Amino acid sequence: MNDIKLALLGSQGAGKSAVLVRFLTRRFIGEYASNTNSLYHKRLSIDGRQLNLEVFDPCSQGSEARCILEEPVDWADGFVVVYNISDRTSFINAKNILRQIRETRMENCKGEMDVPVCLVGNKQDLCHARQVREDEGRGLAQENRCNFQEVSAAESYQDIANLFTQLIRQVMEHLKYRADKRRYSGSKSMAKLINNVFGKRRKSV
Ligand SMILES: Nc1nc2c(ncn2[C@@H]2O[C@H](COP(=O)(O)OP(=O)(O)OP(=O)(O)O)[C@@H](O)[C@H]2O)c(=O)[nH]1
Repeated sequence: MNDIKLALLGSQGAGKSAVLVRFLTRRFIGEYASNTNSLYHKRLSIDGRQLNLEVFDPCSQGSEARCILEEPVDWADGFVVVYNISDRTSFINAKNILRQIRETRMENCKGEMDVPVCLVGNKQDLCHARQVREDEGRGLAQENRCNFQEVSAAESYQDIANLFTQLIRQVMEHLKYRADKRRYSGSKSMAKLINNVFGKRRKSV
């Protein structure tokens, strides 16, 4: 059974909990407690593989709150960064969060493949009050080499299900890549060790 850990990040009121609960339960629930960190668990099957999904939904992150970000950034295998398309400030905050994920990951996992991230523009149903164009969201995602999807947690399940499924597939690939890399460098250093110990003797035989 694979364990997959995701973290949801974004401004207060962007709809993080609504997006997540929509994915987990298919339902839209209007109001959520916003002053607590929540950890959600779900067992699911993707491409015939059983998964233990854990999703961390922390208290909201302001653009200055780097310390709140560090914990999930170290813990998670993948991220969903949510902004509200009718709130430009939340988009600017999402931009900062993407930068912080990149920087923290670069410090911690030098040279590793990018961690899977999906940028989500929520509240698409409020397009009459739109402050962030769809191509701006797409452009930001391209700059950060991550997925992008506009959704409405209030109105639709399918887009949200698709984005989580795609992200989880990428996380599984990423974890496999890391495990293979570790195994390869492990066997390389084992070969080096064996060579150091027996190499000379072997040569003289
Ligand atoms: N119109 C509309 N409202 C939404 C949508 N998603 C969430 N909301 C509303 O936006 C408000 C904030 O949603 P939350 O899911 O609590 O947002 P959050 O990002 O988790 O907020 P914090 O917990 O404060 O960080 C609530 O009143 C939701 O009902 C959406 O897709 N469309």
